[in-house]
Amino acid sequence: MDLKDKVCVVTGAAQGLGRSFVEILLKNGSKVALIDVNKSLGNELKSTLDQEYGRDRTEFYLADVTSEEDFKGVLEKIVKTFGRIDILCNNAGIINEKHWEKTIAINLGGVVRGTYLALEHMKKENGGNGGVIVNVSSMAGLGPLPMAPIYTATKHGVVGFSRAMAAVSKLANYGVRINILCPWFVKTSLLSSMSSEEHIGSFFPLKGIAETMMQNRGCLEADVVAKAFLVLVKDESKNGDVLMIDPDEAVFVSFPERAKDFSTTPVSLE
Ligand SMILES: NC(=O)c1ccc[n+]([C@@H]2O[C@H](COP(=O)([O-])OP(=O)(O)OC[C@H]3O[C@@H](n4cnc5c(N)ncnc54)[C@H](O)[C@@H]3O)[C@@H](O)[C@H]2O)c1
Ligand SMILES: CCCCC/C=C\C=C\[C@H](O)C/C=C\C/C=C\CCCC(=O)O
Repeated sequence: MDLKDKVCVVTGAAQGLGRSFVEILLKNGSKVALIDVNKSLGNELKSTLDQEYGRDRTEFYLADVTSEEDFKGVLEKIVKTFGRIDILCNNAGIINEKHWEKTIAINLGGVVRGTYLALEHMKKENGGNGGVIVNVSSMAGLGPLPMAPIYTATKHGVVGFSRAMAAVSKLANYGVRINILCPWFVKTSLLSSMSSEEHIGSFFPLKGIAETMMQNRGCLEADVVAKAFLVLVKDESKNGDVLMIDPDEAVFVSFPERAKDFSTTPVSLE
């Protein structure tokens, strides 16, 4: 997929991984609509990007991915301004085990909402041009992060939802590929947010587990994850694919075609 002049939307774009995705898309010639709840960081980033890439290449939109009204409204504004949507990255996410309903609403609800709303603009049967959606999960979408069961649940949810939607898109000929990114720990503000007791809830004593995991295996830089993101965007053979990135390598995860084909152990029900 050639990214020149493509219209991209990134949620949680004001910092961290979202910012890296915005920058790699701009470097490849795309226009990018940045969505975030953090107004000051969003405006600050927009000014920085204006200087490097020119004012017409980006727009910042203040919106909360948990609000149907906000999200629907900004996608309509984006289509009015840029003419269409070719690429969406549902990246906005938090880790907050104490306020777990909020974590589910942003990490899973925001991904579901973004995917459904953007498909209305992107799918070919509605006059869209097709394109690609990348949903940001985590390695916690594939295995448990012990001190964060809710975060783990949301990220597993993102994997399951996105794989199912990729199958729907293929069967219904939407012309939209839907892929999933599963990074290991990345150096962003998300990691420091977990240090606050407010975010950890009753799992505070287990905080050391994540620190040990990072001491043992390291921590990714956001620009490395952005390169993996670009693979999922550009490779037109990828739909419903899960790309896992850890400090040693980036690998596509193989799932059996059917649940019945998982490696299994028979159980006697006698
Ligand atoms: N940092 C890691 O170790 C890591 C690893 C794997 C996956 N991830 C995932 O990557 C994504 C980005 O995380 P990050 O590490 O860059 O975090 P970050 O905290 O640096 O950035 C997240 C951004 O999302 C925005 N945001 C939060 N709630 C929002 C909402 N309701 N609506 C709109 N925007 C909202 C924040 O304002 C912030 O700018 C998340 O989904 C996270 O779960 C992070
Ligand atoms: C100092 C506190 C750090 C708290 C970490 C906070 C958030 C991190 C979120 C990342 O998405 C986690 C990424 C990778 C680790 C997740 C699961 C491990 C799976 C282990 C395995 O099965 O190999």
